Amino acid sequence: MCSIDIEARAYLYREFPKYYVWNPKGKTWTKRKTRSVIGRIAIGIYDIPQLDHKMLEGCPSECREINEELSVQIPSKDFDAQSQLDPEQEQAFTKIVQTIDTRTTGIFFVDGPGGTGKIYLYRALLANIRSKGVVPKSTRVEIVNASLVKSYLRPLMEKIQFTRNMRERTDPTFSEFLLRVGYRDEPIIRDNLILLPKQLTIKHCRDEIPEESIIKEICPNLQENATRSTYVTKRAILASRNDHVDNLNDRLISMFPGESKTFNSFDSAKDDTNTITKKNI
Ligand SMILES: Nc1ncnc2c1ncn2[C@@H]1O[C@H](COP(=O)(O)OP(=O)(O)OP(=O)(O)O)[C@@H](O)[C@H]1O
Repeated sequence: MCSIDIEARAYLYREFPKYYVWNPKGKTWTKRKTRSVIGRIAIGIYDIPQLDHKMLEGCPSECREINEELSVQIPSKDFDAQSQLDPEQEQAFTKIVQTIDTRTTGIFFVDGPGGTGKIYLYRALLANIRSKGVVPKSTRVEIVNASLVKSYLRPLMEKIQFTRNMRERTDPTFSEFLLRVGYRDEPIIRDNLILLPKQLTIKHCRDEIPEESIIKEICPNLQENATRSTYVTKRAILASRNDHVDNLNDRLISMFPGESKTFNSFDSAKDDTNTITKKNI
């Protein structure tokens, strides 16, 4: 591709799918068209098309993104969410839906600390848009990029600020803590670190390895439950660095019962073990 298109030389291997789409029929890469973006905190609307089912017939590979969107099952509670929005969410919802209905262009940046209902709004929007037979076209890469504060689209975005913590109804102490962290009001103890409340921490004995204490707490009785899919899918341990993730993975996998098998991949991704991602931990 680099020999045909000079622009392609500027992109790293991992960035490539963001700018080019693989066409399996012709076995070629073609430039990705600029699409509308519906992301977690950034929502862009550019002339979203009505879904034409004829487009899907006989061209499954070209319509991969549409098929992917259609395969997302919208739970009925997301359709109900629209009637349960709080005033801030409702204002944002109305503004975004109006932009879609009037087929005008807009980019919205929905901002607010953890628990203020951004995802809830996104789900309500997606359910509403899908019920109108509109396919919001966006790739995972676009969604992630749209979430980046440094996006080149940032100056064009209309900012919608959420302030009310929707989690507080069930756990006010935790949600107040999250809001303080979100607004940077939680005191720093040293080196830009905050002190986590005791309830959020996991105790471990001096003679225990910290990772094992975490695994024990998050995955109790792993041996007996390892074959139960709901036990496995309902648990996650997040870590800020890839080397911590690798360490936890190795320990956890070694604790699973049964014989281990190695499947070799035909390609490899460059692992940056020192990067601390900006994603909330
Ligand atoms: N209008 C609402 N009515 C009832 N529950 C709501 C409403 N809005 C949000 N919630 C609930 O509040 C909780 C937090 O909402 P949500 O996950 O959307 O917040 P968020 O801003 O995306 O948080 P985070 O940034 O931490 O992911 C969820 O349990 C959600 O179901």
